[in-house]
Amino acid sequence: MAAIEVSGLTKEYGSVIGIDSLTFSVEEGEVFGFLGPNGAGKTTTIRTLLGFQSPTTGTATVLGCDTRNERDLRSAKADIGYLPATPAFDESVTGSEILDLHARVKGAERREELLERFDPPVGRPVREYSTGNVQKLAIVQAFMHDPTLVIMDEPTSGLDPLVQQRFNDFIRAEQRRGVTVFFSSHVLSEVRRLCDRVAILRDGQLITTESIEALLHRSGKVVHLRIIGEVDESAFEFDGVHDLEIRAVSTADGMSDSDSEHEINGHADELAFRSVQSGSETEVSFTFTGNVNDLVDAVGRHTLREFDIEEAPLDDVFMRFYGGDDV
Ligand SMILES: Nc1ncnc2c1ncn2[C@@H]1O[C@H](COP(=O)(O)OP(=O)(O)OP(=O)(O)O)[C@@H](O)[C@H]1O
Repeated sequence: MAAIEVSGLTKEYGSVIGIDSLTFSVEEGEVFGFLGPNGAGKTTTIRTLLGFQSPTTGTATVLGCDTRNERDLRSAKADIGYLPATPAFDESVTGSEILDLHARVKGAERREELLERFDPPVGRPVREYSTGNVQKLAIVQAFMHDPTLVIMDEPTSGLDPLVQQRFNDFIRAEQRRGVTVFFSSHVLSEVRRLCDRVAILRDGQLITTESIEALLHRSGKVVHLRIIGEVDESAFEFDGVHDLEIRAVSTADGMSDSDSEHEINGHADELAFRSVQSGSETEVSFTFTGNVNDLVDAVGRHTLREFDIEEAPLDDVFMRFYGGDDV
């Protein structure tokens, strides 16, 4: 049985289509990313999966229960954890009181362990919490009854990088324990670090569902090189290179070309001296989706000052592979 099964799921808000005929499934034990830009329909999907709103058409099951069947869904929720996009706790009570209430409804087997790990200031009223502390409290709440399925809407928003790292380690450990995790994000790098598979959503429609390896292969890497000497454009015209940009830089000590022009006008002698010192360099940048050995070969034929390789930003991924406009 799939942990989540969605078929033709559509939600309309009057004339606005929140999600349009989504079909996908999440297998037990999978960490599944739901990736899309603002307004893509991530929250609409999650709220429909949890029965907070009914679909206009289509069906969804979570842990085998039809989300339209209130009673079944209520019993399934004993095994489901939920982390909303903006946790709305009663601000007048303390974190401890919020967790006590949740414990009475769902249980709290893992409360102490999670408090140790994420450490929200539970003795204080929530109104005094920072955004990150609210998020930490919400994480403890989502996991403390030891759910088998956890659904999270942009779980790391508001967390600082260290806590994000702690959260990522935690999710990996949960996966090893067999927990199924479904989470939305608009950050490709976050999804990449955690997920087995990813669904990409845009304007309410599912663009693709694929393994993270396939997605990364399709989305490519952004490569920046600073090469000593001049570069022949043809050296970087091979399969998998897109948006190639080559720019000569004839400066030293971080001076830009426009700085150089200024120097030419003002201090010609000094510039000549600097040019002799520095020689010419070339900046090359492109997005790469090809065979990594071809890239290594091409780069290896040059003498490098700098070499950076990073993930393509999500909006580039949409532009290049899914025919989107900007996000
Ligand atoms: N209650 C509502 N009434 C009317 N339109 C809505 C409602 N909720 C969502 N929408 C619309 O449905 C579409 C999807 O919104 P949704 O909040 O699900 O996107 P999202 O991917 O979660 O975006 P974000 O990353 O900004 O949270 C948007 O066009 C949004 O304006």
